[in-house]
Amino acid sequence: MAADTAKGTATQLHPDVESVVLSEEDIRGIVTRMGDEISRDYAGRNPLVVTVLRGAFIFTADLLRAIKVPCEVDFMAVSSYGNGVKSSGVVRIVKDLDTKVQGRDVIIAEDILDSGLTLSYLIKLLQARQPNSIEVAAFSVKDIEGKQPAVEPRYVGCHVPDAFVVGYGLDFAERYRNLPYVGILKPEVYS
Ligand SMILES: O=P(O)(O)OC[C@H]1O[C@H](OP(=O)(O)OP(=O)(O)O)[C@H](O)[C@@H]1O
Ligand SMILES: Nc1nc2[nH]cnc2c(=O)[nH]1
Repeated sequence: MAADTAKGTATQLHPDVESVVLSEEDIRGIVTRMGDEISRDYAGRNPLVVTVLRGAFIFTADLLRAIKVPCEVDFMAVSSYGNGVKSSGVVRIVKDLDTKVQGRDVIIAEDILDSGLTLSYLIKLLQARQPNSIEVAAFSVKDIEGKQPAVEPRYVGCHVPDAFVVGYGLDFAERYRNLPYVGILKPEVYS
């Protein structure tokens, strides 16, 4: 089965993937729109895009190319999920930023907002460094029935179902980040 049959760009589906949630074409449209929104809002402000490694590295690479105003990028690595599919409840800084945040217009680029634990933690941490502003650009937000996310991103790429998704930077046990689409794994992969 192909993950993206539009415009003849068929990608062979990984054998561990049960279904595709976002095709490559969906992703291109989402990121282009987010880049346009950010370019409009940040004209003349040179925002610092803070990438949350590792998951957001692919999204950030695409988003930066979709932002048409001057901007900078820096990287932070935090970990909340270890190697599993459930938040451990503990967010660990694995790598801090090299860039000074004070007085900057910060945009945190995240691949997925699920419990919001990672972002809430990061926003508090960066707020303490006295930026001029902090906004969040979340490529995807998980729709969880009866649950409001702890953080409201200024820029939302799309909503994904309440299932563990992989691809486009998102992993399961460090695998599948390289899938060019977002999908759901077959249940047997977890056993
Ligand atoms: O909203 P939350 O419930 O906090 O979940 C979102 C975070 O979980 C994943 O990171 P993970 O800790 O798995 O690390 P990774 O980015 O290195 O894959 C994902 O990349 C987000 O950063
Ligand atoms: N890979 C992956 N990481 C997550 N972190 C929080 N939710 C998810 C998810 O659905 N997939």
